Amino acid sequence: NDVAVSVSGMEKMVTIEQNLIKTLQAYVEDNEMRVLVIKMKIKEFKEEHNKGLKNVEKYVSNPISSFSLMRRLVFEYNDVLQLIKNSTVQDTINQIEDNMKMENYPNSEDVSEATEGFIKLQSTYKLKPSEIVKGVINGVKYPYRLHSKDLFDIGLYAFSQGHHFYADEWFKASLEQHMMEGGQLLFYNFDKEIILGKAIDNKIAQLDFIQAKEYAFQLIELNKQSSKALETLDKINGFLALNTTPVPSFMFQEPHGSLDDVITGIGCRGEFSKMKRLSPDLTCFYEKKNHPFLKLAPIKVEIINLENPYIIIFHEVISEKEIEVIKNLSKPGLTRAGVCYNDEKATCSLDEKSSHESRSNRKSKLVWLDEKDHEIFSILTQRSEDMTGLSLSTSEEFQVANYGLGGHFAQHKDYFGLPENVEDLDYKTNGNRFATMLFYLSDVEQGGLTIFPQAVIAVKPKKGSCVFWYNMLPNGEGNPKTIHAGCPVLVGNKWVINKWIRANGQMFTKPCPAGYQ
Ligand SMILES: O=C(O)CCC(=O)C(=O)O
Ligand SMILES: [Fe+2]
Repeated sequence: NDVAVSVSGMEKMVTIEQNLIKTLQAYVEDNEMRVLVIKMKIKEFKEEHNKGLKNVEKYVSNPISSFSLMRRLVFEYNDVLQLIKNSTVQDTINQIEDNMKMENYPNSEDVSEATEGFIKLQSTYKLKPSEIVKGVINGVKYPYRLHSKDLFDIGLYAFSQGHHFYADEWFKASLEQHMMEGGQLLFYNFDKEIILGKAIDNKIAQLDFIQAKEYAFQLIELNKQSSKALETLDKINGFLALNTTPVPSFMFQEPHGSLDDVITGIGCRGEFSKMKRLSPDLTCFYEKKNHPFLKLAPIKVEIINLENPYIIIFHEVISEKEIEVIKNLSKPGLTRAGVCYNDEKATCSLDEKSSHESRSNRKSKLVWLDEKDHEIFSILTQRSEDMTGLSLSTSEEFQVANYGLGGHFAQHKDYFGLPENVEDLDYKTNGNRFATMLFYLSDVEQGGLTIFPQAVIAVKPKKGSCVFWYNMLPNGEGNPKTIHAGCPVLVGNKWVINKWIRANGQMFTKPCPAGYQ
């Protein structure tokens, strides 16, 4: 279904919810009237009926009351029956079910994925569920809240994945929120006892018996008969009496993940951009030299890294209007991104493959567009040639991508691996992905940086700007220092365009910066 993968898909959910609310509202209004009438009728029926109950024989032997009883049974109950039959129950059911069958209606897999995304955001940005309960994300307060059941379910998911540290934080947040909800019945079969029960299971799985006992005491406070709590305490006490070796406390701390994850986290939190950006010799200038066009309309260039890899940003190179046109052209065609793994094939189109592994490494929707779709792309191609001084005669189509909640692209290189690919026709014709242009079609409120972990560089998306870098070393080999990632989007709607410029068109351009190795 993949509706949650891009913000564009999520927007349609809002419309669907609006329909559902309208349907329910109409149902309630219609039935309020009916219920009111039926209530009055019940009152009337009961009054008469109670008279009959006092002395049944007397009641039915009086012509007035017996006639009235008969009339009630024949006509009045039928009226009520009609009233009930005419209700809109079936219509309401149909309308709700139709909405639920809509293309953009999420399913439980979407929820699982969004939950996974939430946990990814939590680990990357070190979010605290205790803050999220208050609507705070990374220090910024928003007017949105999750129910205790939502928080509990995120905890359950983390628990099922063995992320016990995170699960505990979510269970705690759920308990806190449950208190704030003041025991309102928002979901059936859900209460504080259930949260505490799972919090205990989770702590035991983590071997944190002390905290498990703490939760069990809370459970007993709530329900002195709780067999869950009593059994747990019994078992833990028995175990602790026999086994006195303390469990090392690192077991209960936040896990770090792989080295790549650690470095990605540092970069994505903006903790290494400073190192490069503060260097005094890296500045901005107006590019005038590549092309006569630039003498008339110089472009603002910001140098990010001069050598190995050469990375610059062109500022204000797409206008608001152009961005709107491109987004609108893209929306209907957006489909879930896959990724080529192990460089199976030089040119396997990036959206072809979608194994589960690739899906969790890349979460976005994309579409390929070019001159044939709209004239704006020929303008953009010309402008890109002017900006870079490169030939775009061998370049791929424009790849427009939109990221949803937690949308990201894990560390990867844009160039194709060698030598398996040299026989590939597209590779032979166009050559490798010599340079990348990454246009930002949006700002991103929080998260969503583009980072180059090996070069220790982070770039914050800026609407209308374009990052440019060479993927190749001067000797023509791929430069592993260009490995980069799109950080998970924390808050916002990230749109980018990739334009990959291939090597074979550069015969007559002078593309290489000074000969670093
Ligand atoms: O979204 C980003 O910041 C990076 C995207 C990217 O690297 C890609 O699509 O190849
Ligand atoms: Fe990339």
